[in-house]
Amino acid sequence: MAGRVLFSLQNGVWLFSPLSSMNSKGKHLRNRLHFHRSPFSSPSSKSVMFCSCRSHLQSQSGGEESITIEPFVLTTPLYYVNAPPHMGSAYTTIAADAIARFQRLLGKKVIFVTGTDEHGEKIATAATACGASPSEHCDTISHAYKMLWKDLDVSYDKFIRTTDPSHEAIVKEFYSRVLGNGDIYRADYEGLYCINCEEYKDEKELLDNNCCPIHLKPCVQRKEDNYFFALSKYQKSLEEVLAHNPDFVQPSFRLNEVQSWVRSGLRDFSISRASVDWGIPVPNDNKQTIYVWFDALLGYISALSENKEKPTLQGAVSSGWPASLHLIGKDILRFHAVYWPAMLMSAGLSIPRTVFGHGFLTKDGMKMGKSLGNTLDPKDLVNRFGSDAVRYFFLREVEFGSDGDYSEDRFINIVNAHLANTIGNLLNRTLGLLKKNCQSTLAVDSTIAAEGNAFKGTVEKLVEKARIHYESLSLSSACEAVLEIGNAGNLYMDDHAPWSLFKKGGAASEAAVKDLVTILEAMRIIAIALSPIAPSLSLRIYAQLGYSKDQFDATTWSDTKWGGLKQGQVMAQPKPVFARIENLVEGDNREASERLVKDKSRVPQTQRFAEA
Ligand SMILES: Nc1ncnc2c1ncn2[C@@H]1O[C@H](COP(=O)(O)OP(=O)(O)OP(=O)(O)O)[C@@H](O)[C@H]1O
Repeated sequence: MAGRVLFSLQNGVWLFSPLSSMNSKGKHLRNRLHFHRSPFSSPSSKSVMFCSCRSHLQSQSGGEESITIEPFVLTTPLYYVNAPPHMGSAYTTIAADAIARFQRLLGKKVIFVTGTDEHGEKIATAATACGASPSEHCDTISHAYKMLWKDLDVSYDKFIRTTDPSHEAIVKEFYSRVLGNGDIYRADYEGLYCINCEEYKDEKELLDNNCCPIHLKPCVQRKEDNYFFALSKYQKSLEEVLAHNPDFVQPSFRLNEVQSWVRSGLRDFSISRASVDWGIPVPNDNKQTIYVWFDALLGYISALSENKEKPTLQGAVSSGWPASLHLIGKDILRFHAVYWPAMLMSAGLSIPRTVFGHGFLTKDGMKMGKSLGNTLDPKDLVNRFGSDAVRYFFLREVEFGSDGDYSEDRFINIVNAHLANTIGNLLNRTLGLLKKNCQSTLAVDSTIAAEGNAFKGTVEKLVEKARIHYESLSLSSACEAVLEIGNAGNLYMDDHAPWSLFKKGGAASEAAVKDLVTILEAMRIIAIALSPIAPSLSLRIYAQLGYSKDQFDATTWSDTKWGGLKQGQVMAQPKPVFARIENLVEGDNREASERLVKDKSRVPQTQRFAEA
């Protein structure tokens, strides 16, 4: 259906010289990027660059010790500012935050990138509709994203806006590299265009009445001349990347999907728009603006740039590219796992290590999204239930990679059962007993308390299980393993019944003291292991165990080793760390109802910590 008239713009050969020298960092430390050809690239295919970023530490004797300090760079999509954020956008971001926090616990230098995609026709239209200029509109929505991330305890390192001048400079440089490599040409294009997707559609993928299957609105016939990227040239290289690098696309079932797209034949795609003013002008043709994928995807690199005055592609790349992990929804998998690596190969840059396409949060089976307007407001959920509950519920209940439907009843049941009962109550009643019988002070080290105790072994196994699940991005299973520690702790408490041992006195009382220390040590381990998922709750648990915020912030995964609590440690006054949510209204008028929280002092987490 689409007719094209091709005329090559430029076919010159552009030679990419790998980055040989980098900025020096400190007196003895210098970073280098080592480029090497992929072991699986064939002579006939375009070379695929893989990069290892290492630091060489010069020892006092003058020799070089090579230590790897590759940063762990992970990204969320840059969210489109056509409307405020919703629970779908929050879902990817809290998952990324949990992974970033876990990697930091492992002691890695993490660069967690998020941001907003701010160009395009829909933005200009949305701005006009609310009587604002596009840039005012972008400022407002971008700010709303930042505020939401704050409310949700999201600890990003870089927030990139595609309207940042430094981003624009890097996009133009990237475009020029690809152009220089002969991979950009101009052509007429005519086809059915979905205004919401801002892309031409294949007739065979449309529903009745030429409706877009995502937005359920009819596509319109459009014709324009655009610049195209020669994706088809990269067919063979992409097939090889996918065949030899099973970790490149995750979960594994999505790799099959991507392989089948590539096998079915790659078509060049349009990278500019003639009719859209709100965008980055195409270099040497200001009648066209660069279209989304040649703009927004570059945000992952431009975000790394440390020189905002004179940003360069090479400078940004040397600060941490390639990304270790792109976390995205499955809706944009094709762009990240097919278009993006081909674009990077064309520009002579390394491809990301992994693209993980998670599933959708759905409402009545349909993807929750801004364009359909069937969204759930995360701010409202945070205001009513707190950030820990929101983070825990979505990361625990939606298998990472699959779709999941939201139900408020289920939300309340899960967070009450897991966070308030299993974890919160266990801590509270243990501290209550310790206060009553031991003046809130530990009489023995946790190592001595648990000597010969099978419970310690159980905790050690479960925390190792949690680590393995975090490593493999099985966030739900990681939550499950941590919760199992809580379940085991409750069983231990009930079996040993320290309250009755205290009544007996003597040796029984000594055993009861050890039981309490043992359970509190398990709680300490839970606090660290749960901190990627529910950081504020973990901090409150840590505070109850008598630690300061600085001590909490300094914890690493190695602190999950049994034995942290020592004799003489004084616990805080027992106080619930997670307030049970009361679901007061049953029946039909649920929508009009208000759910109250039993603990009226539901105050911001930081304030609560200060009180603790
Ligand atoms: N329902 C959802 N479930 C899970 N993630 C989602 C959902 N909706 C959006 N996301 C996240 O946001 C990304 C898409 O960002 P975008 O700003 O385009 O949001 P959108 O609501 O999907 O927009 P639109 O409805 O206009 O297509 C997805 O790849 C995913 O990371």
